[in-house]
Amino acid sequence: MLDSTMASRKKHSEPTSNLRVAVRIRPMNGTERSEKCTNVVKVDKGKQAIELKGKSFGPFFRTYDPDTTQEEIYSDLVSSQIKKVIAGFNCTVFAYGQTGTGKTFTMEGGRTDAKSSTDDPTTGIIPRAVEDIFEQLERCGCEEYSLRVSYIELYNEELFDLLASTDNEDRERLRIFDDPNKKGVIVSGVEEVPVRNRSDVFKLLQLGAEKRRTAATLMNMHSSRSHSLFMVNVVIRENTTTGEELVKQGKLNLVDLAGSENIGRSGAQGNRAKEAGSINQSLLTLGRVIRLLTTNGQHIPYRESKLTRLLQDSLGGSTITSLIATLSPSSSNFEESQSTLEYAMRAANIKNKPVCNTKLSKKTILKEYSDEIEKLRRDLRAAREKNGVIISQESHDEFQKNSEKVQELEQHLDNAVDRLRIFTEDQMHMDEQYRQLYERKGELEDRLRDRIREMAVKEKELADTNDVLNKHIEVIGLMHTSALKAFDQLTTSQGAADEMQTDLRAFWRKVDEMERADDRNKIVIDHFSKKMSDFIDTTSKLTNSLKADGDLLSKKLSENICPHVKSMESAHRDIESTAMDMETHAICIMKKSSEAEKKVIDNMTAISMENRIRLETVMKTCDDFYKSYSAKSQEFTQMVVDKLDEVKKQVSDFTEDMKPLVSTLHQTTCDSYEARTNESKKNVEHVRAACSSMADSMKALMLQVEQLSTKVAENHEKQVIADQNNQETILDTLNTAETVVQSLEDNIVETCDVKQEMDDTKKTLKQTDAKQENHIQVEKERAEEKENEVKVALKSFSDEAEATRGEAREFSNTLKSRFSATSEKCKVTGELVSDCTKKATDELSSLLDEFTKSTIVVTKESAAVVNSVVLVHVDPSVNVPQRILPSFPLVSELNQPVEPEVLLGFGEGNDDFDTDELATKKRRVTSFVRRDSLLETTNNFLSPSSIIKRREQAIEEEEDFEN
Ligand SMILES: Nc1ncnc2c1ncn2[C@@H]1O[C@H](COP(=O)(O)OP(=O)(O)OP(=O)(O)O)[C@@H](O)[C@H]1O
Repeated sequence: MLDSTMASRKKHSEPTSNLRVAVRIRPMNGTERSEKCTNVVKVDKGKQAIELKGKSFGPFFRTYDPDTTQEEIYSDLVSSQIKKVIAGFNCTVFAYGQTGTGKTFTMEGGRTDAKSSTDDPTTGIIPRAVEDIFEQLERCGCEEYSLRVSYIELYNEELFDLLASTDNEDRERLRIFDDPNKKGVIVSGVEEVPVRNRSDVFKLLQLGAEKRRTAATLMNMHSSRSHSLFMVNVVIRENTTTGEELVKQGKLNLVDLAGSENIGRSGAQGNRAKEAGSINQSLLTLGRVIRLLTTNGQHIPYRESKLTRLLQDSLGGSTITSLIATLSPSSSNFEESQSTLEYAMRAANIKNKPVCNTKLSKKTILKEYSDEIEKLRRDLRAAREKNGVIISQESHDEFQKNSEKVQELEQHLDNAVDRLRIFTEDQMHMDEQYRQLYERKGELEDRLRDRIREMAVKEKELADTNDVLNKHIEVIGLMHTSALKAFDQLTTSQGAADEMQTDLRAFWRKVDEMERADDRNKIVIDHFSKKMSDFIDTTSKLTNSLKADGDLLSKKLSENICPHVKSMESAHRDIESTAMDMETHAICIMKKSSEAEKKVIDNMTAISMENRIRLETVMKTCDDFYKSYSAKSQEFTQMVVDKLDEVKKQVSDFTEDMKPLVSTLHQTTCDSYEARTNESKKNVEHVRAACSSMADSMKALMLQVEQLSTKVAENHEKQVIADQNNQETILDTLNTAETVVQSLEDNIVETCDVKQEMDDTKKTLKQTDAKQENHIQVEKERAEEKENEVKVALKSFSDEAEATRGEAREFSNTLKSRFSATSEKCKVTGELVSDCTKKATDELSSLLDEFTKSTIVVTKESAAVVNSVVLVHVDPSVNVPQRILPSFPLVSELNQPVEPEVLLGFGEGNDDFDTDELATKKRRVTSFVRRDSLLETTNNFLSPSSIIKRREQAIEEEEDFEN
């Protein structure tokens, strides 16, 4: 809904004002430059006018040249309107101009993905305005508010919702109604999307921009083919002191019109041409409305196009409206630019009467909504009932009309319900904001209480500091007063000093005069000196006698002092002798200790030498023994090796000898055995054959068998004997072998004997080792003994050293006592000397008295002589003014500087204060003031060297104070 329900309740109006028309010229684009077009538009900033080929248009509210940035336009033209929206006004900003002159660029911005104006300087008015609304709401402390945005486009005289969730093709056409009760129009069914932050809005803006119909034409690559309207509805809730909740509503309409276009030049055909026709038609109606508004036309044809219906309240209504007319600077667009400027001039004459929407209580609004809904329901019921009645044929037209009315009422009702829903949602959102605020308020109150407590403590501290500061100020005031007084005194002193200086100069002149008088007097004095020389003679005589007396006295004194001096000398000698003794003793001790040391070293060296020799002997013996032992063992080993070689050789020879013998023996044995076996076999075969033949002739041949068996037995016996012989031979051979083995065994036994010998040698060696060990052990024991001896010697040496030290200590004690006795003597002598000196002084003083008396006598006499001398006298006071010197304040009378402890902020009764330090500081301050004032006053009368001397003295004094 463009014109809100609030419009009817407008109360606070502003004075009538003209539409704020601004003209913006875009830079030349690439095509224009390539076509070598010239720039025909000039901005006259002074007159806020535009010159087109020399013809001036204007003045306008603002004029912007091609260099003007988006930011400048926004802050100059739109920012102030955001304040008005938040205050409860409805505001409209719309861009009008030829196609491709920068309307979309001005309203939406460059085609980038930037999310905020800080990221991208080409960001247009719409995103900047939304950002600004949020910022200004936060800045003015609005905590309970609701923002809703709608985005619609008017394409070919049809309205579409750019934020609807449906696709481009299926998008539902929106309907516009005149609000039955109030002025303005209602766009039915448009989405009013709640936005809670900036990013929500940017997303919606992007969504809408994507859905908006654009196409490439010869004039613009992304030409908008529809008018677009971005609406931001701001609802703010305020709580009155009585606890009532008031709701205030403001609305911002941001309109980007499609560009007027010359169809021929833009190259639009088909759909594009239809679009261009529709665009131009709506822009013509807009132009007519504008013209009639400025010529006080009776009937304003708002209803002739949807665009003018939508902009009705912005043109000649209660909205604060700004129009930005965009121009191309190029000569090729001269006619279009002229037409735009004329259009803008006319629009600048439209008068609006801005009215602020009334703040209404939540209750009132709810009641209004429910009343409206109730009324609409009633109307709808009545209309439906009418439809339900059976009507005549004649009343058919009326029935048709009624049906349309029912439909319209239904739409109205839906709309009212929708608005109520939106209102309730807004209220809920604000309730939530309120709850968060309430919680935050609680937190803040707690923090505030803490802060108040802290503040109280801080205030107390501040008061204390203030007191201290006041005291300081008081002290500084006192100091200032006393400094002023001191300054006055110093000025007075300075005046007096100046006068004195004048006097001094006169005095010096007088001194010159006196010098001259002196010269004259000199002559007189010469005479006088002659006379005086006589007196001097007298005086010298007197002095001589005095000198003689003095000599006598000094002689006496020296006589008196002499014995004491002698005694002192003897004491001195004593000390010297003691010192000598000490030295001798020390030398003696040194000698003794060095002797003892030497002795010990010698002892140690002797012992170690002896030990070394012994050990060397032992080592040598061992070495010899081991050498002989190794030679013997080598020899023995060699012998064993030789023996073994021999045995090996014998064994191998024997083996070699035995080999053929054994093999022969073996062969023979084997052969005889074989032969025997063969023979036995043969015999057995024979026997078998005989037995078999005998079996046939058993009995007959029994004898023969017996003979044969006897023969066989005999043969067998012979054979056995032969076998036995053979065996005996073998046995002999074996015996021989045995003998050889025996001899071998003997050899081995012999070898074993060698082994035995070796074992014996080992044993001997072991024994020798044991002996050696014993020997070493003995040597060790002896070395230990020697060591003990050395230890004993060392002990005796240390005892001796201890004794020597004791002696030295004793000696030093004796010396100490001798020293103290001598010093006592010296003291006594000193006292005696001082007595003598005193006596001598007394005598001398009496002598001096005498001398003085005689001098007085002589002086008197000389005075008498002097009196006889008449000198020229010059009165120094003549010509020197007899001035009464002003009385300079004494140091004690001088203005005392403020007490340092007061200055430092330490009052009475402050126990922490260090009184010594205070006194020092006080003294220092006082002394500085006094010294400086006195020095300044008296320096005028002193010579530079005296001034320096006095300064040095003062510095010393100061240092003394500090110490
Ligand atoms: N002030 C400017 N500075 C730089 N470029 C600009 C400016 N104004 C317009 N342009 C550029 O000119 C081209 C056309 O601008 P734009 O699309 O905003 O024109 P339009 O008036 O909206 O056109 P249409 O009516 O066809 O939609 C764009 O590429 C845009 O970036």
